[in-house]
Amino acid sequence: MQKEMLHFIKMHGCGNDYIYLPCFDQKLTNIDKLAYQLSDRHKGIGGDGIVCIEKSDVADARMRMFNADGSEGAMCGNAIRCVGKYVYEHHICDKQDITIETKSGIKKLHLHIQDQQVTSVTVEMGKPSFEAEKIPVISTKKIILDEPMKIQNETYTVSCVSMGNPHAIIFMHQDIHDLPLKKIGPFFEYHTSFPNRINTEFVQIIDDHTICMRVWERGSGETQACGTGACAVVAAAVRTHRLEKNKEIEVRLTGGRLYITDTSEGMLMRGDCVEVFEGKMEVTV
Ligand SMILES: N[C@@H](CCC[C@H](N)C(=O)O)C(=O)O
Repeated sequence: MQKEMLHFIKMHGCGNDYIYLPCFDQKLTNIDKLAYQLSDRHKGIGGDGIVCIEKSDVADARMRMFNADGSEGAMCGNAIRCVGKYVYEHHICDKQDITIETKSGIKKLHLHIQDQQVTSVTVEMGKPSFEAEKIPVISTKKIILDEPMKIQNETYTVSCVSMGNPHAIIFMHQDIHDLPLKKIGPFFEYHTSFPNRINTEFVQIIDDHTICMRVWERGSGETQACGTGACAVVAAAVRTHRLEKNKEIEVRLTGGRLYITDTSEGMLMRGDCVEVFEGKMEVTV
């Protein structure tokens, strides 16, 4: 075992906070263990997970994201905006329109810049997939939209969407702020219908351009926001005729607001990206 100094930057998008590790000059091993260790809010730096920013052969940069439990996610909507901010502000590229390689493909970003600082980013998040097999969800149905599902002792009406990662969505009439997410979130995450586990969004439609949601993330628990989750929710709401296509929807999350549009080219997401602090930490590798 060896000790090493790790350079990190703490950033968040709508309160979904990750520890960003620039991997251009530092090489990392055992990233899953590192994610678990650094994300600990008492004994580590604290965060919903870690994000490695790397060199890419096919885009301006590459990102890899790991949840707080060390599992790797294919895509992260809130993290990709912060990666865009890092890449621009650290002069890795000086364009306003950039590309980032992810495990779920190359995404296009448009950076909104004020006084040389990236304050928000619009991301082309790609098309949602409703195919149960691809999400994956074990079901006799090919598509799961407003289907009853027994989770523990309750029957929920569930819709399932992939935004490169899996989402289960529950549209509710009751106030979502009262939900005991710590208790029910894990029942969804580890339900046998979801062989790769699942991110779960509990949603209330406020009006034709505003919704409110809370999220239980696979591998991280309740987070203050989820970008892929917000896109999945709007995609499911449009598909079930709760909301209209091509209309920007304000998604109110615990930690902020995202603006999502379901277009025929795919989902568009706009939201903030904030640097909190940077530092060095000694880790055992
Ligand atoms: N917070 C993210 C999603 C992170 C990954 C997720 N927990 C998974 O395992 O799929 C977002 O903003 O999209």
